[in-house]
Amino acid sequence: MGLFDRLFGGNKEEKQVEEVVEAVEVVSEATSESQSERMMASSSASESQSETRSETQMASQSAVYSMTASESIAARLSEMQGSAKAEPKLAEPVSVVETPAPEPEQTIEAKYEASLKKTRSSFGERFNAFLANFRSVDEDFFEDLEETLIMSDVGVELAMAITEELRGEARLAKAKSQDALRALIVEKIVDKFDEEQLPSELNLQEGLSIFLFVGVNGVGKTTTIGKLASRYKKEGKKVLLAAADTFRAGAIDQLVEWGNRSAAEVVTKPAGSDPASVVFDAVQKAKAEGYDVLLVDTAGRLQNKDNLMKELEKIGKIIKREVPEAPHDTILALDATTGQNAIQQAKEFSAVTPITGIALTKLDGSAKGGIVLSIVQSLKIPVKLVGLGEKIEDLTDFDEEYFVKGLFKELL
Ligand SMILES: Nc1nc2c(ncn2[C@@H]2O[C@H](COP(=O)(O)OP(=O)(O)OP(=O)(O)O)[C@@H](O)[C@H]2O)c(=O)[nH]1
Repeated sequence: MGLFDRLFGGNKEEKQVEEVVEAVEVVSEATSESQSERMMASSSASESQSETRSETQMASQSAVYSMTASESIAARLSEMQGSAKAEPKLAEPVSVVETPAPEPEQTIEAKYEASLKKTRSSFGERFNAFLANFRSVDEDFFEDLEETLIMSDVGVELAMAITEELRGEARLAKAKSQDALRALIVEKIVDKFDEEQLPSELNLQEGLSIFLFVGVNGVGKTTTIGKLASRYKKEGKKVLLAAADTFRAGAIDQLVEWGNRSAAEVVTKPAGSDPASVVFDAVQKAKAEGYDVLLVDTAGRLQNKDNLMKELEKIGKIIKREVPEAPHDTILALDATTGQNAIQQAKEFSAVTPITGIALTKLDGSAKGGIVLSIVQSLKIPVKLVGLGEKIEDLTDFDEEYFVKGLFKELL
């Protein structure tokens, strides 16, 4: 079963009928309960002379919690059909003073959902605007669809591929409603995304694993290394960090700070030192002292590509000389808020050094999360890590299902 069917599958009409039946059952139970509650309330009111509240007051309060069965079913149906015409009229709620409960820890799925809120609503708004203009499935329709997809940061190549495949989709021509069209388009996007079976986990080894991190300044490279170090430390691993971004003293200090926060050791040399010599020392230490994981931070000056290429080549050679199958992953950190600019960076870095995975940072603040689709489909590079906030625990492995659900659930 494909990803779309797994997440959103099933016959929609059947599901709606089931939901209505459920609604009838729930409401009839609730109605009989609230009727008996009301009967008890009114009998106790007439029994007790000292009762200060009048029966009218009580009736209006109980109306807050009860609505008739037909009103409730109409409300459920109107929710499903997106129509507001059958809204039940409720009385003003009674104010209740509540002590705030301690915030429960968010699940990863909930974090994805919250982080993708901006992306989801910008996607939704664009799609609804596009479908509002719908007259027929003709050439204008496909042109508008392609434009909508490009504007949603899906990327030009993927937008063209999706539109092209939908041109040959017979179900599209038969679709009668905006909802049916929307579902078919989303299904196609998810299917395209699901086509690429790329490894989404870091290539962790039994012995020493060496992960090299590259990316331009400010994208969240050092933060990602710090968060990952903390994760591995919590798992009981011996973790070493190498501050090979010797271009800026601030970058070294920042990695040392993350080392302190995650209780991981850091190999440093003064700013201006040869980055490859920091890496050499770090690999030696990792091997000699039995470390499990070595995370290497590098400088990412794209404006000087030749130097960057030479620097990364030299670092790569030194790592390989000591551990031939390493680096086990070269992770490019990309800032999700920069949209298509991130795709450009991925292309430029790929030309400098082979990238085996992406760490997509700041997804929590981005309205451009659609670039994940573009990275995976157009560049064929797996997203392996996702930054969902600034806190040390806000880093997760990329989860395709949570991502797709977080992106499209309100559209279907
Ligand atoms: N909201 C949010 N902020 C993040 C995330 N990851 C990193 N940041 C923030 O992004 C800013 C830059 O992060 P750094 O880790 O310093 O970026 P860098 O790529 O190492 O930059 P240099 O050290 O200058 O090379 C910091 O303020 C981080 O707190 C994330 O997933 N979500």
